[in-house]
Amino acid sequence: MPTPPRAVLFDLDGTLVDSAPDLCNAVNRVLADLGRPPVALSRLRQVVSKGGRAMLAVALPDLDDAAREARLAPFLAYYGEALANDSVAFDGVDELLAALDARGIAWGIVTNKPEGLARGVVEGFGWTARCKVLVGGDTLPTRKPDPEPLLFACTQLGIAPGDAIYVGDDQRDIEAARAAGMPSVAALWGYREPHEDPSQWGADHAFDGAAGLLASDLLPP
Ligand SMILES: O=C(O)COP(=O)(O)O
Ligand SMILES: [Mg+2]
Repeated sequence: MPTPPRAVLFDLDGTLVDSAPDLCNAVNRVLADLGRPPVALSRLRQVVSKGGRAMLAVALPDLDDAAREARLAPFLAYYGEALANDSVAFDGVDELLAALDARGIAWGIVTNKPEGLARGVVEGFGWTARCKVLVGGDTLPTRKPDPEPLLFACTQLGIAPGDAIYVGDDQRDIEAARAAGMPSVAALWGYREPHEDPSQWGADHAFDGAAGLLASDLLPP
């Protein structure tokens, strides 16, 4: 069995939390402001891990960049008003986090979502006291796929990057982990578009569900 990690760092959207429903609600409020019909959740969820701009590009493909950018602040404000209403933890996540707590393995979150919104989601799920570190997309000058947010999280925890693992559902998550010198886990249960092939991302490990990660030999029994 490999040496157990001292910490498990997670991406948020598409890895711990199925946040697409609340994000879709916020996008649809933007569309309603423009007198447009709602976008289908099934289409939007594919790009949720690519961030707000990617979601607005799906919802408003005909707008030019400046017009679309102007909708980003209202979108984030709408999302901030209701960020843990229809979102749910993915299957097996509650059990995984409980097992980490029980085994004394710290866990935290490194997301590209703005830190304030991410903290709101974590609060909504009742995880604040248990989540030992949270780095958002605006916490530092750079974000994933840059390794700096992962390295910063390790500094906060007082551990070396090689003593953690990073679990994420997007290619840039795996790239960030590799650049940080941290073993990576592809969360195949998350969000991606049909053309994306996670087997090409170079992740060190990949699981179809959080239960698979929990049952694997990456974590102590
Ligand atoms: O909001 C984003 O940019 C995506 O968030 P994630 O990094 O938690 O997937
Ligand atoms: Mg994600």
